[in-house]
Amino acid sequence: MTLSPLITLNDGHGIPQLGLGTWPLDDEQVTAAVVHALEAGYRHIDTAVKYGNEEGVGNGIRASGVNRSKIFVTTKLDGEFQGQDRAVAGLEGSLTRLGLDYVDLLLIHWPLPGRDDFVSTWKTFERLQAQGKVRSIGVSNFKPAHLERLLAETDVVPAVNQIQLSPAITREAEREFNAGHGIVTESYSPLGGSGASLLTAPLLAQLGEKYDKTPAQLVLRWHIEKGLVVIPKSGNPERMRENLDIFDFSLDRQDLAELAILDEGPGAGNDSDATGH
Ligand SMILES: NC(=O)C1=CN([C@@H]2O[C@H](COP(=O)(O)OP(=O)(O)OC[C@H]3O[C@@H](n4cnc5c(N)ncnc54)[C@H](OP(=O)(O)O)[C@@H]3O)[C@@H](O)[C@H]2O)C=CC1
Ligand SMILES: O=C1CO[C@H](CO)[C@@H](O)[C@@H]1O
Repeated sequence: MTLSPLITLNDGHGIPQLGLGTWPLDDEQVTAAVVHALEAGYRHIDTAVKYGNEEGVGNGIRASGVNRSKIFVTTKLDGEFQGQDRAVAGLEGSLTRLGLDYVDLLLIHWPLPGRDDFVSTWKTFERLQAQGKVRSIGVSNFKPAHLERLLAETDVVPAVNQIQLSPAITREAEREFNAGHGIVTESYSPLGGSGASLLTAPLLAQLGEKYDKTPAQLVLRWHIEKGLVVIPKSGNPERMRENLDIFDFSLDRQDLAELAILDEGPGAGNDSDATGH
């Protein structure tokens, strides 16, 4: 059985470099998906309050028979729970729905800079981490300017920043900023997201023949070679196995460079100053 390698976070914990995304699976679908994924060798599951499927994730973990301590579980606090006290209630709700006594990683889902609650939320995250209810704490959709504020006004450096990232949306400046501060970058929508055309690019079909790998496997390998954590979503057991089967090859330097033609440029992707929940 293939297992993903671990990346060490700035707090010393290990995160499996490849995990399973679970949006937009509902409770019932996600239970089946989590069982299949854990059977296939996945040990990292990504959920969020907003996905409405934390209960299903917890049920899948228990149904799998895999020991909870071997599984890395991430959830994300939604905007309605941002704020000093609301964040405590937010995590309690997630733990109850998941049926777990801690999560491995808790993220602020979106910065919502107009609300100006992310600094006080973060200070609560620091306390929740000290209490052991969450092992690692991080953020999602944070731009360098949002992180600058956390770094200046709080004590704990985020372990992770989960952002939209793929060969089409490469976020180089953001990746460099994160790395410069010891923050691991995690790619969401790593295959381009549902309905995207990234996987149909002719270059991927061409390279697929050379490596005997599918377009999705080549794209996921691109993330791995860049040192990113990656959470492709699939509800299909065969594609889940395909997405995990990327640790037996590497992309030549020249082919990695060639994949830059898929880059849609710095304006591509969502803008977290303007969107979020
Ligand atoms: N922090 C944030 O704000 C966000 C976080 N996320 C997280 O990131 C995860 C992944 O992102 P997501 O937007 O789902 O996009 P992905 O890039 O993971 O793409 C998912 C789509 O690709 C399909 N797919 C999966 N594997 C393959 C394959 N091997 N070949 C062809 N198609 C494939 C899936 O279909 P099928 O299921 O049928 O296989 C689905 O339609 C989410 O599930 C969620 O956990 C996502 C968006 C925002
Ligand atoms: O995590 C998420 C899953 O996708 C949704 C739709 O794009 C986002 O709203 C959300 O942030």
